[in-house]
Amino acid sequence: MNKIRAAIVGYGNIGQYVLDAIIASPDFEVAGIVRRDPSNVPDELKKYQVVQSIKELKDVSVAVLCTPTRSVEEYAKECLALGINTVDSYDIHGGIVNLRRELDAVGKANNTVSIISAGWDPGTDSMIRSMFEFMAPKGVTYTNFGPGMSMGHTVAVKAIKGVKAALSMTIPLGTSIHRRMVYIEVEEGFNFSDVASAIKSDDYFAHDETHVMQVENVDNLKDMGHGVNMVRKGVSGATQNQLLDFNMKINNPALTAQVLVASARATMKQAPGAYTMIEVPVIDYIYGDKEALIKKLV
Ligand SMILES: NC(=O)C1=CN([C@@H]2O[C@H](COP(=O)(O)OP(=O)(O)OC[C@H]3O[C@@H](n4cnc5c(N)ncnc54)[C@H](OP(=O)(O)O)[C@@H]3O)[C@@H](O)[C@H]2O)C=CC1
Ligand SMILES: N[C@@H](CCCC(=O)C(=O)O)C(=O)O
Repeated sequence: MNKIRAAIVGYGNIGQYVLDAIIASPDFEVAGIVRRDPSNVPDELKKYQVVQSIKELKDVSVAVLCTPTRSVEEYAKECLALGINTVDSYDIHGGIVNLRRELDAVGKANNTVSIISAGWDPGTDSMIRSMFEFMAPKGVTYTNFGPGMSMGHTVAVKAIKGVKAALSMTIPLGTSIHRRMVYIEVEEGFNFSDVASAIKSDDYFAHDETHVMQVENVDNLKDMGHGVNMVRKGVSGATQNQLLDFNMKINNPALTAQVLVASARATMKQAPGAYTMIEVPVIDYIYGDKEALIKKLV
């Protein structure tokens, strides 16, 4: 069997768990790791090629983008233009349609495939919300996160000037409303209240109740557990009060990484262009023989 050669682009939280997920997948092999500083090679990467540019790696089938969401578009366009498929977990919900459009054009021009926003939310939650929608077409779905650490919000805080370390916790208030509890270490020479205002005005936070707290040591607070409860109360046909409920409690980067690798597999089976997870046949994410999977799962 020819293995799918995957490159990991960005070796932060998600990148590290993507390495585990690739190693655990029988149909994948590691093509290499792309880092801003390729001399930063922890022990577990010593047996792989660690490079600064994906151009230095040979025969890459798919790049698993584990960079900050705000850098996804740039990295994805570079890879797609080089003939390399991409997956990412871009999580700015309001930007997804535009990112899909942008990458679709580059993918089609270069015969490559991109699956975007492939984490758990957006990602697998989006697939479940979609199923809820056709199971009970009339009604309301509430998505309630956490409590838990949002990687996307934490990354957005870390990018703000004056922030030395950060943790953004998502607290569910019910009916899809959340409070953001942000813990930061402040760089010397920066004023806490200026930094806190910059965080609150970032688009990741501007629409929610947000509290920023200065702490001595963010690492002492960090727990990468998270979760979601999604409920839909709706109508099937003419029948009301259909109650659909989905729950999970997870290690955030481990689940995100596993979904990225499953999506990387699915890129190998699509026509050129960009897709969100809900547009791809579910079976394409799963390793194994198609008929055996149908026998087992249907
Ligand atoms: N859709 C979903 O369900 C989910 C989405 N996510 C998304 O995953 C993204 C990554 O999260 P996480 O792994 O925790 O983030 P980290 O900050 O831990 O890792 C990001 C890595 O990207 C690389 N990188 C490349 N460009 C930059 C840059 N300009 N600034 C900083 N780092 C850069 C770095 O790796 P190196 O040093 O090797 O270059 C860095 O370690 C989040 O932004 C979030 O949006 C996360 C969880 C769920
Ligand atoms: N995109 C999230 C995963 C979904 C949870 C979430 O959106 C939140 O905690 O606000 C993340 O980056 O961790």
